Amino acid sequence: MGRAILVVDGSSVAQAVLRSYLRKELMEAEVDIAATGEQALQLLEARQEPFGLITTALQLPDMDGLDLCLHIRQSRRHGRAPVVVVSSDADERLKRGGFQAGVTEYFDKSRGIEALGGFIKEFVQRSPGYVGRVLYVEDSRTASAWGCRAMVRQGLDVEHVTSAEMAMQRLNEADSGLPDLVVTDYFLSGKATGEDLLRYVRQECRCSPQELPVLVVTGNSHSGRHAEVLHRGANDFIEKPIIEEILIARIRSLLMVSQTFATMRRQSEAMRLMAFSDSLTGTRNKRYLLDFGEEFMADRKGSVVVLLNDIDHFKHINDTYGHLTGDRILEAIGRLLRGMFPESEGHLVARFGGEEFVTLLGATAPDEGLQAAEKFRHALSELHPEGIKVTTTVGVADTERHGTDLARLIAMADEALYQGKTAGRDRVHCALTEPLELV
Ligand SMILES: Nc1nc2c(ncn2[C@@H]2O[C@H](COP(=O)(O)OP(=O)(O)OP(=O)(O)O)[C@@H](O)[C@H]2O)c(=O)[nH]1
Repeated sequence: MGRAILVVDGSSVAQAVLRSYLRKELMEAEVDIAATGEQALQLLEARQEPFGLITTALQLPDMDGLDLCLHIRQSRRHGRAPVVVVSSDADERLKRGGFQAGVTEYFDKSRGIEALGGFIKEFVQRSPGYVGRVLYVEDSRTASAWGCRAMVRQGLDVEHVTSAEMAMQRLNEADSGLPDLVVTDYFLSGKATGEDLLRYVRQECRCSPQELPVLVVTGNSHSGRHAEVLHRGANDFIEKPIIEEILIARIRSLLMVSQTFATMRRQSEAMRLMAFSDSLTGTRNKRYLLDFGEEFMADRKGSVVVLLNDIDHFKHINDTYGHLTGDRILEAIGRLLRGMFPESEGHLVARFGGEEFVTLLGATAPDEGLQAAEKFRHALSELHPEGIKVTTTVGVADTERHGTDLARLIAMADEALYQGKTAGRDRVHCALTEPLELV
């Protein structure tokens, strides 16, 4: 969902309160305010990126909020934006009319403008199942026209197919990504049925009910078979004739399931990345290198060259310019290494200790590795991070001459580094060809 919010309200007080509340609470969100329906339509027309949320008062100076909602639903760019109607008189009639107009949610204005701000904040942060991609499998022309209309009216992104085979094919297209939800008729006229589709989703695609929920549409004459539908892997079912509001409520609750699952997966991936990266330099950390370095080397075709570099006289730099400046220098060196030896090109850079980095150069011959080390040493000596001349000494070992044990390779590069330091620093030193006897 986009982060931009459009607030449509004729009251200048409400506009001012909401603007300041949202600026404070949702700093990264872009908030547009329109005083009239006409202004709102102009803003919609002018904006290329879809809004993440639109709120409108029910009574606008020039337009009814529900009419505005109908206009929004017809918009190609903004037709899927959740629309919240703010009103103090949301009676049943209004709720019914609103549903038909594609209103996503109501907010009772009598709760106050600050409470509305809180509602918007929650809405934007939680994205509670109001938007999403639905793969809709229905072979009946009349039923599917009705179903598509009902879902599109609520701002859902609907992909309609007429057979289970087509749905399977669609799920197989890696480029299109998975939908957030499948809504399928159980009894389809093709060779494959809803039951086959369920088996495909759960067994072939290995999608759990959290990852890809399936809502099955059954005929009312099959009420004895609902347990079977659930056993086959459906999250829920709905009987024909379908009541639109129930369909939408079920869809929303299942979208919440898949979207919460996707959020959790994103968060755990972010945490995994954090656990393996060095926050100061943006490189991998020592733990990652030790856990995955061997695997990294085994995956590379050809030899791997190990560079171990240590900044020269870094204590002196810290003592002279301060620890914070030292940190920024480390950051700049991390950036330089990542830029020169990117993971996308098959290399791995890790901060190994305080001012030490290990770089694994994938598919690199020993002489190329030495050249790369020299290039890096030279680049750093020219970099002048924070306006300070910084040099480094690099120890080099490689799998071709020094074996494939990572700990041993690092120890050999370390020995070479030590020799480079003793020989005067700011140089590249290659490990001995004879392996060291490690104690
Ligand atoms: N600013 C900063 N300094 C660090 C960090 N980690 C380690 N250091 C400093 O790095 C310095 C390393 O000093 P030494 O091991 O004596 O080595 P050196 O002064 O670089 O001298 P040589 O390696 O022999 O050229 C110490 O002063 C540490 O405090 C860090 O994250 N930030």
